[in-house]
Amino acid sequence: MALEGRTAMVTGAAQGIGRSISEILLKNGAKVALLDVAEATGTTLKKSLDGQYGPERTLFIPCDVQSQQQFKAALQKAVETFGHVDIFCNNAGIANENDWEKAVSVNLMGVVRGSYLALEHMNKLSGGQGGVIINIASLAGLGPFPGAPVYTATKHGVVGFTRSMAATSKMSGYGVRFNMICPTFVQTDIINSLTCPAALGQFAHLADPTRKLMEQHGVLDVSRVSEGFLQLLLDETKDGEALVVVSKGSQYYTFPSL
Ligand SMILES: NC(=O)C1=CN([C@@H]2O[C@H](COP(=O)(O)OP(=O)(O)OC[C@H]3O[C@@H](n4cnc5c(N)ncnc54)[C@H](O)[C@@H]3O)[C@@H](O)[C@H]2O)C=CC1
Ligand SMILES: CCCCCC(=O)/C=C/C=C\C=C\C=C\[C@@H](O)[C@@H](O)CCCC(=O)O
Repeated sequence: MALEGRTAMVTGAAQGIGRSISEILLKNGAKVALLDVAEATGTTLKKSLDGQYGPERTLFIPCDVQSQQQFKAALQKAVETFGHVDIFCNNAGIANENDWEKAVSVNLMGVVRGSYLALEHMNKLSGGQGGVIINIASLAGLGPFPGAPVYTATKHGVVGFTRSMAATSKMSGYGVRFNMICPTFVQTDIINSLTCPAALGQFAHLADPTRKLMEQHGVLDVSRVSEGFLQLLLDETKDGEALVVVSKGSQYYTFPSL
């Protein structure tokens, strides 16, 4: 199978898009380290995956991506268990305009933290075997999302960081590729939160226009994102690219040249 012998680490793997990405990686032969702050949900998922793929194919590690100590220990445990990690997906994310500092801490700082930990492990200049890092941004990383300015800022940050890391890695000879996925609305808990005050905080009065944006864009099944993830992962020519996944299909985004 396409990913036989490969090992992946996925954050926010316990549910939603992260679970779907983890499952498509397993279906294609990879081993997967599942990281999530939701310990009970992650443990339940691990039991289910053990029944489908056997206990040796996955490892669940409770981990808050806001914690350098937890994240570093999780990667160390995955390497000790599987020998190496050559695919890293920074997927964990929240929508919370009330506690916007937490949104920055999880969505942007967590992605930087995971990318740097993965790079430290994969970097060919320091004994690593190389690899690929795929960050989950959003269509809100490419344009405005009214009612969620900080969420939008975090996703714009993920886009800029990922593109810059791809260029930095290529120029430095690290042997690590950086790419990203920019999905539109996907049927997961995060969009259910759109109707709750925390997600939009002081902009909760924009809940209706947000729902209208959702109707306009359509809501995808998680499988559309994980299929796009696999397409991007298997194309070794892609570096610094953003795969946009929307109702009408998926396509690589053309960034405006300055
Ligand atoms: N659902 C959607 O419409 C879209 C989602 N995205 C992004 O996709 C990613 C996944 O989100 P969904 O699956 O939709 O949401 P979700 O809420 O279903 O799943 C998010 C997962 O991340 C975990 N998580 C949250 N904070 C964490 C932390 N500090 N440390 C470790 N794990 C943590 C949660 O426990 C959960 O399992 C997020 O980055 C989100 O911004 C992007 C575009 C569209
Ligand atoms: C705050 C909750 C977010 C829920 C999860 C999420 O990330 C959903 C995003 C869905 C759609 C975002 C649409 C944004 C559209 C506009 O920014 C549009 O202008 C994008 C245009 C991109 C381009 O230049 O073609």
